[in-house]
Amino acid sequence: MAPDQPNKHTLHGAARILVVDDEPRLASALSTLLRSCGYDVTEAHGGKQACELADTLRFDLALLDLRMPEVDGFAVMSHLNSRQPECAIIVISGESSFTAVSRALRRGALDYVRKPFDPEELIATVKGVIGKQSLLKAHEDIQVRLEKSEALHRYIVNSSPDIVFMLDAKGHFCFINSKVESLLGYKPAELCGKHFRNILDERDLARGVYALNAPDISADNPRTLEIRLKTRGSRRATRHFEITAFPISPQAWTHNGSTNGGGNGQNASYYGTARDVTERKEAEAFINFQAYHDLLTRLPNRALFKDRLELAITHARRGHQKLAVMFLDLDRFKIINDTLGHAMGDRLLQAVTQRLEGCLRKGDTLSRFGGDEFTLLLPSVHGHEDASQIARKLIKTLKAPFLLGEHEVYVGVSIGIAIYPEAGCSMDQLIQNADIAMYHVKARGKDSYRFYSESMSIDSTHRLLLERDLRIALEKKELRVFYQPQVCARTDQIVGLEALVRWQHPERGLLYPRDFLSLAEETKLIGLLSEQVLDQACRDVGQWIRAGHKDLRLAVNLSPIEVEHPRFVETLIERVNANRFPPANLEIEITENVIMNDLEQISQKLRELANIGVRIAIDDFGTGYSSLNYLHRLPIHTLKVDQSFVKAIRSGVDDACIVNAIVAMAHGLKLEIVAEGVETEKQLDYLRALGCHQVQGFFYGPAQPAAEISKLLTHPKTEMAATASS
Ligand SMILES: Nc1nc2c(ncn2[C@@H]2O[C@@H]3COP(=O)(O)O[C@H]4[C@@H](O)[C@H](n5cnc6c(=O)[nH]c(N)nc65)O[C@@H]4COP(=O)(O)O[C@H]3[C@H]2O)c(=O)[nH]1
Repeated sequence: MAPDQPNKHTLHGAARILVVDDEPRLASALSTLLRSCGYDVTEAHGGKQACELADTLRFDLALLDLRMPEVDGFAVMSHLNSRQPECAIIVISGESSFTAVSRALRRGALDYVRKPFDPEELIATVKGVIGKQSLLKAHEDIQVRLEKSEALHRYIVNSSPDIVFMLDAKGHFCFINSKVESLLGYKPAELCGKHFRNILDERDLARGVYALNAPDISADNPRTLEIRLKTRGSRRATRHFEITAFPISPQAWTHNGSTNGGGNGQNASYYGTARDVTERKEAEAFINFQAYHDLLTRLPNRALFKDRLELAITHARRGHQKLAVMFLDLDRFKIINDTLGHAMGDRLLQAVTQRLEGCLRKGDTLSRFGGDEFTLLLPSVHGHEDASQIARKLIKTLKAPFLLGEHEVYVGVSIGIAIYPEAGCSMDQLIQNADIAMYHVKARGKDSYRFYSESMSIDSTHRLLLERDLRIALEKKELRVFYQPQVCARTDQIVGLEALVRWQHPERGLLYPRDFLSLAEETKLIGLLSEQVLDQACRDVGQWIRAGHKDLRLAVNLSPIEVEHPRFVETLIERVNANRFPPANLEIEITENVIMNDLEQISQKLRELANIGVRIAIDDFGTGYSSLNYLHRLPIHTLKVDQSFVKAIRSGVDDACIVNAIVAMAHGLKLEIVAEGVETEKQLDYLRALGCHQVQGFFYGPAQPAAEISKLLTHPKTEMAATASS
């Protein structure tokens, strides 16, 4: 071949050729021929020199004689194979045996040229081998670059903070990166081939499936949605992800070949990423919770309560239904909080919450309104009876003592109830009116419930006027004391008189306690009012006692506010002494709630009064605690059975049983019993048969002015008979 075209190695300039022959003449001839073709030639005169050169220089091709003394061509071949495996070998030898040729080819020689060689054939062979060699090299280089590129992309995809995935047209995973394992616990291989709905939280299933099938989704308009994915395993926990997915255009993804990782992307129709936003979601949820809940009790707060109430009102209005709002205020909480400390106070609020929640149904909303105030929304009540039942349940559940460490404490609850629509049509009105009703409970002895009625919320001008009038009434002594006889059930004789206040209003006529007593309590005028009533009653009844009715008893009602006053005992004794009234003829009526509000203090006061002979009666017995516990620890003389139980005598056996039980209990404790509200002979007979000591009620006559009572006392038989028969 003409040496006109220098034969360049394709990738590294002129190919470097090692010529190995122990005959220097032959080696030189070969070198000259090859150099004339532009090759970079190095000669080695023998195998030993060839091996030494192979250790220091790099060659693309070796032309190798086989038969050489000391180190032969095979030895050089194996040396080259171990040191420079990329170096191609052509054997040039006089050796023509098949064995030698095949042995040389087996050891890696790429071709064989026989000596004496034809220069043209030799150059053609050299060219062919070098060309082949350079193609192999280029292929290897591309392979290496491909591997590097794939490793780079795999690294990028698998190190992504997000899950990267591909889905086929039906929604089966055909690729998913290894991030899915660290975030959700699935191995990529186990998800491939499965539908993505397998890892969607059931609650988000419909949304997730719809998002992928939405008509307008494209690479330019990817679908992004927040969704919950299930983690692997039995805990069935979910994490929140922000998923972005779009369809893959066939031009963008032409490869159906292999992709390392989970799956090979075969038939991929969608590409997507899923970013774990659980922490952000949890932070948002917490902030949201904090904004609408009380962190101590975990109950809805005022804002959320109002929100729910607003919604419930809308529903009730649409469905012409009723709803109830209750305002609950804990009794005695402040004392416990102040004496046992705030930590105990907090524990108490949590325990109270737990008990209250135990009384409610699913749709009800109990909220902490602030401090020791709670509000309750009952969105579906049929009327007052439903609400009363719940209120009684709430009061009862809080009656049992609370154990705070080693302390056993008692709290009560005062509940005001506003029913929609009669107690108001707006959210604020209902809450405010429930609050007003609650204050009326507090003023009347706590630990009870009351429904809001319009008379409670006398508007402020009306209220101010009434308050002014009441002050004037007290100054001008417009209050009157009426007396209702208490009659011995056996002899029909008047044994006592209950003093009941009336107000002779100059314009409005005779007013009853229900019209002004709450106002007197709220404005603290009650003290003055009681003083006037007591003075008047002591004067009237004292006169009758002195006139011969020496055992006649005067029963007076006392408001909780008065009893709780620190100077209660002194004031009472002062009034009794000032009117020279015999203390043994006086009976004070208090309700159970007054006692339970502060058992220790009250029992001390009652003991002081009992010591000077004053009798103590428990009014409205059966409607409050009805607890035997305190009865034997206090100096109590009389139980007054509430009118509601007496009324029940005519209506049914069950309620009458309560009277039986109260009378039996009073007998057991050796207490006197006065049954209130006796209106019929039937009731009277029933009570007589039970062994009830005294009765009081319209059957014998209502409360009447002193003049009428005087007549009654003078001619008891005729007057009483007239009343009973009228
Ligand atoms: N339906 C019916 N009612 C009957 C019958 N017999 C008596 N009553 C009424 O029942 C009430 C009984 O008094 P109370 O339970 O102590 O309940 C009293 C008492 O708690 C309070 N109160 C009355 N006067 C005073 C007072 O001077 N001071 C204080 N702190 N409270 C008073 O006001 C409440 C209401 O007094 P009043 O309106 O006088 O109403 C009285 C009385 O008139 C009957 O057969 N049938």
